[in-house]
Amino acid sequence: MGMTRTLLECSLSDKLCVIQEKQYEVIIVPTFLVTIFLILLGVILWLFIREQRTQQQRPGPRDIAPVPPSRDLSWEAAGRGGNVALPLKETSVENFLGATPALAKLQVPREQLSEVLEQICNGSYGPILRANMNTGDASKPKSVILKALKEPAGLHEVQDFLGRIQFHQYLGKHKNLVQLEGCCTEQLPLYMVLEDVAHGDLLNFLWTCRRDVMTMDGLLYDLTEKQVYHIGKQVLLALEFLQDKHLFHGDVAARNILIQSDLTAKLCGLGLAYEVYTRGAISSTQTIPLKWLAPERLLLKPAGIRADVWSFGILLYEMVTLGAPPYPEVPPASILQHLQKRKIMKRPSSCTRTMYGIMKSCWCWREAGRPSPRELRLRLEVAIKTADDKAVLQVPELVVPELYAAVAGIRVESLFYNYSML
Ligand SMILES: Nc1ncnc2c1ncn2[C@@H]1O[C@H](COP(=O)(O)OP(=O)(O)OP(=O)(O)O)[C@@H](O)[C@H]1O
Repeated sequence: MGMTRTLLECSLSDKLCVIQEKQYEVIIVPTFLVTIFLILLGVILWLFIREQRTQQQRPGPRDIAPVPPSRDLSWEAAGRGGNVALPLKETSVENFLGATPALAKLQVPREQLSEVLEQICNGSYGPILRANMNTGDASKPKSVILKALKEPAGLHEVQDFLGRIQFHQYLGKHKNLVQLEGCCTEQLPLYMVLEDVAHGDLLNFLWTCRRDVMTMDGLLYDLTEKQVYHIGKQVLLALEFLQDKHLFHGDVAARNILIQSDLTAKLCGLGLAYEVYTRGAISSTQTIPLKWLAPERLLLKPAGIRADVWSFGILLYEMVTLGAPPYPEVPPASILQHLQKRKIMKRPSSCTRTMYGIMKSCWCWREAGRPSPRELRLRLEVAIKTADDKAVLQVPELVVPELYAAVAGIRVESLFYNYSML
């Protein structure tokens, strides 16, 4: 309309009018074209982004995480590290017991557990307690260890705990593994009942051997080279037992060996072995002090029983030094770089060449170059024959647990037990 009126109002000789008409062509047509172009560009961009998003959401081969083999799918579905914790109020423990009738045979009536004597420490599931269990004869209560599940616990924690009890049951009896006596899982709090290995862990025993303590409850706080081999041999028997079941321990260290007055050694700390059993692989939920780990573990590669053999070499070092932290000059976080330079620990002054030779065979970088637990045990049995049974191992310096924890790369709370009570 505006254009028509303009044309009508101007004569042919009117130059201004022609210019005005050209201005309309110059402004409107390009603006229109640019707008169309922008709209088209916007639509194309939108379609492109939408397609990208759909591809990201669609599971493709590169997105599938490898699923480790598992023997217990119901447990796997709940996920040990998953975040599906339901308050116990919403579900009942009886439901889980219904799903695990095998535990019925293991039940210890709660009234048989008469009194809690002491709390030993806080374990991975909760408090570890020493209690008396009635045996029927009131004059002869039996001391047992209760591993309690801390409260409040989530659904997956309860399943994990019950699974752990079943794992003990699956393992069966071995004189060098801590024995399951039963469980209390019909109501809260949940307990795993274990035999009491009264003298506690080997690390505390070794530290006590540094003191001027002669004897306590029948245990002699003297250690000879022969006894080191004797304890080592029992640990290897436990490892052979695990290997026969296609398992490995994953945390062989003095802190995970319990000791009786006759120097019977029992491997405990089976948390990682349980993880291998349920998941077929070690996941990152367990934190193991780095200085005990074989290179393949530090490099997060698949590991097996020969990684335990590496740790066994460190255990020999612990015993012969009466509980010194390994690699005292290396910060825990630098241990991998240290080993990558093919450096191993030097022979401690208290260690014979024969024993050091055995340690070195455990610390072969290549897994295949290390002996099997059985081969190692046979070597120990030969060494025992000529080992010194007279000279008592002596280290004059007492251990400061906080210092030890820092050098060894261990949480100090996981260490205190007998030693602090002496
Ligand atoms: N049967 C037992 N007899 C005596 N002391 C024990 C017994 N079991 C555990 N302890 C004490 O409790 C400490 C922790 O034990 P353990 O490593 O088995 O517990 P945890 O934290 O539940 O580990 P994991 O889950 O790996 O088994 C031991 O070092 C030891 O001092």
